[in-house]
Amino acid sequence: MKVEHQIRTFESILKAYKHDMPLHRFLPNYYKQHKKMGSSDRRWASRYVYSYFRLGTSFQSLDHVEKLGIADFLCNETDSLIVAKVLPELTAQQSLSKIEKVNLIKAKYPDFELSQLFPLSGYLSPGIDQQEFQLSHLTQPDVFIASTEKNSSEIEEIFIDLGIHYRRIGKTTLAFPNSTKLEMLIPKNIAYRIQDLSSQTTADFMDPKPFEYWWDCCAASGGKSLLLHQKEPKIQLLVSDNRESMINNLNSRFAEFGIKKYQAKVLDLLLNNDQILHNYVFDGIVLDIPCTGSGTWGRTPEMLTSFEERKIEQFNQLQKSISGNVVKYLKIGKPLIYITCSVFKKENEDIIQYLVENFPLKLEQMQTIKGYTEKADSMFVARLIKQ
Ligand SMILES: C[S@@+](CC[C@H](N)C(=O)[O-])C[C@H]1O[C@@H](n2cnc3c(N)ncnc32)[C@H](O)[C@@H]1O
Repeated sequence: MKVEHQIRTFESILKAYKHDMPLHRFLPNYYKQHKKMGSSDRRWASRYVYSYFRLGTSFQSLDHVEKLGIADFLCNETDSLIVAKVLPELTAQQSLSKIEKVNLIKAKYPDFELSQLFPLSGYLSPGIDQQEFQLSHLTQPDVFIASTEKNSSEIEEIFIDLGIHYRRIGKTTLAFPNSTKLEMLIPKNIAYRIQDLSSQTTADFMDPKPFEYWWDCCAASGGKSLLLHQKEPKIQLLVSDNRESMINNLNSRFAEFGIKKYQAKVLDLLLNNDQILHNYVFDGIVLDIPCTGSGTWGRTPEMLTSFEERKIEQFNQLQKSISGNVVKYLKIGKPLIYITCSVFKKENEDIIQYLVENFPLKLEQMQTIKGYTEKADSMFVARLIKQ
C-alpha cells in the first residue's frame, strides 16, 4: 500500500469526523460506509487517526501530514510508511522508550514541550506526576477484566495456550492489549466483566457488611454496584440514575451475573427527591459522580482537542449540587464514597473541601488512583463519614 493512499484515507476521516461522537463509535460507522477499505486499510487508518489525536493541540503550526508522522513515531513501536516519509532519519529509533523518542522530537522541533500533549495541565490534582501523566497519553491503555478467581485462572490458561500476551493483576483481574478480541477468545460460559483497573480499585474504599443497605446513586450500568456485590453478596442495594436507559442496561447486566435482590429507580439528583426517598437512610452511599472524564482521555484522545475548558467549572457546580443533595440520606457514622474519573482538582479535592466545610462530613481518606502508571484510567476516590 502506498503512503499517498494511506494519507488520503487519513485526511478523509479527519475531514468527516465532527467530534459529535466518540472516535471509537465513529470509525466503525465510517468503515461500514466505505466498504472498499480492506482490513489492512482500516487498521492503518485507525492507527494513524488515534496517534494523530494523541498529540492533542501540539504542533499546530505544522502541516497535518508532518504532524501525523511525528504522532505515529511517538505512539507506535513498529515501522510505518508515514514515519519513513516524514522522519526518515528516525525510522530505526521507533522502538525506543517514549521519553527517548520525545527527546529526539524535541531536538528536531525545539518549540515542542511535553506539557502541550495534555492542554489543561494547570488544572491537575497535586498528586499527579505531570510528566508521567502527559507521556501516558502517547500509549493506548489496556483493557481490564474482572472475574472470580476460578474464572480468572481458566481465562489465563486459554491465553497461555494461545500464546497471546496478557498481564495478571491480582487474583481476579487480567489486563490485555486493547486490540485483543476477548469476545472471540473467551468462551461464553466463563463469566467476566470489562472494568477498568482503577474503577476496580475504588472497591478498596467500600466496606459493606451483610444486610447493610447501600445506595449506588449514579449507577449507570452498575459497575460500582457489581463491586459492592462482589465484596458482600448479602448487601441490600438501591441503584439509581437519571437516565432510564442506564437502569435498563443495569437490569440486563445484573441478570447476566445472577443478581436479583436489588431495587432500581430513575432519580435526578439535582431535584428534591424527598417524596420518593422520605423514609430511606443508608449504611453507605457510592457517588460515582458525572465528571469531565479527564482521567480517561488516554482511551478517547480526541477529547484532548475537543474538550472545552469552561466545562470544568460547570462540572464543579453540578458536583456540588448533586453531592450536597445525597448527604441527608446517609446514616450517622456511615460512609459517602465520592468517585470521579477526573484528574482535575476542581472536581476532586475542591469538592471534598466544599463537602467538609458545608455538611456534617469528615474526610477519612482520599486518593488519586494513578492509572497512568498501569496503562489504565486515572481516577479519584474519597471516603467521608457522616458526623
Ligand atoms: C460516572 S457515571 C457512573 C458510572 C457507573 N457508576 C459505573 O461504575 O459504571 C455518572 C452517571 O451519573 C448519571 N447522572 C448524570 N446526571 C445525573 C443526575 N442529575 N442525577 C442522577 N444521575 C445523574 C449519568 O447518567 C451517569 O450514568
